[in-house]
Amino acid sequence: MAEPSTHESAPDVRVERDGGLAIVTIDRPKALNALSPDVLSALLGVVESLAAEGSAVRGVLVTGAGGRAFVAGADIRSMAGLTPEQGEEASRLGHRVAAAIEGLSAPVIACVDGFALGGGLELALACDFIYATDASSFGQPEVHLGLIPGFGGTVRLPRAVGLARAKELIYTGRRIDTAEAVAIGLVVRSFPDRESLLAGARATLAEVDANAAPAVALAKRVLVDAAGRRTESATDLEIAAFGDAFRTNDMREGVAAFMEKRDPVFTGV
Ligand SMILES: CCCCCCCCCCCCC[C@H](O)CC(=O)SCCNC(=O)CCNC(=O)[C@H](O)C(C)(C)COP(=O)(O)OP(=O)(O)OC[C@H]1O[C@@H](n2cnc3c(N)ncnc32)[C@H](O)[C@@H]1OP(=O)(O)O
Repeated sequence: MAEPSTHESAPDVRVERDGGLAIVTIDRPKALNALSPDVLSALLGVVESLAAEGSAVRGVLVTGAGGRAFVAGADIRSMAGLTPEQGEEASRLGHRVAAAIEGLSAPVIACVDGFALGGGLELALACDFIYATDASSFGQPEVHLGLIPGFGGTVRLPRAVGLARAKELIYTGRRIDTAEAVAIGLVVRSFPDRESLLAGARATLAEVDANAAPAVALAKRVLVDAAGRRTESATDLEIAAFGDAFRTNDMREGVAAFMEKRDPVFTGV
């Protein structure tokens, strides 16, 4: 197979092309690939340009650089000073990225190597399915910051693992390892290391690519739209609630505590 061509798509988001395969890498390792506004906007631009290529794109891998994280969440520093209205706007931006990924006709595999937390897990959930290295971990820790998932987690996590397990993960904010993630259906396949992870994902996309692309595209459309039958109303609920979290003192305290590297002291308001 020809060497993939690499071209810088935008700061912090790289796209490598290998024929019909696109490998999208979030490349902000110093912040564990946290989703800043620039990263999200760049990611949206990348996905929209892949969508514009139509059937020329036969498969997409999404991964994170640095070997420690897929994406460790939305950028907490970027959220610290947001008003509730700006919080809702940020959530809408995140939902636009997720919708653009789900709107691609080609299959998209999230290749997780390290932390997939908060908006990072939500980004992976917007992909068609998740492959991960054995040493990865997953969670929706937003409640530790006085927040809730705001990038589709309250909608897509229950679909992936069931409502009860989604409630447990979102209410506790706890992290689970790859073995548990595979056991509950969050992760489809696990691999010993990054190299085998990416090779395995490429092999799956090649297997899919051997099938009729229009049929795969139609199957994806139905699977996404049927699952998301009530997506619009569900995500509107989440967006409003995400904005409400920004109205709480606990959210300000949770974010400040993280940045000051101390335990938060929540007051319940
Ligand atoms: C229009 C304005 C938009 C602005 C918002 C951005 C877009 C919004 C997207 C839509 C809404 C998103 C909704 C989402 O559901 C909300 C969230 O995702 S909230 C965040 C959830 N994630 C977390 O809470 C994880 C936070 N990180 C950690 O707990 C730990 O870092 C770790 C992952 C357990 C690893 O711990 P360690 O190994 O000890 O490593 P460090 O903690 O030292 O981290 C190294 C380095 O990375 C920085 N960092 C890590 N995570 C984040 C982060 N999420 N945001 C910003 N920075 C992060 C960390 O601060 C360290 O940097 P340093 O302090 O050394 O400079």
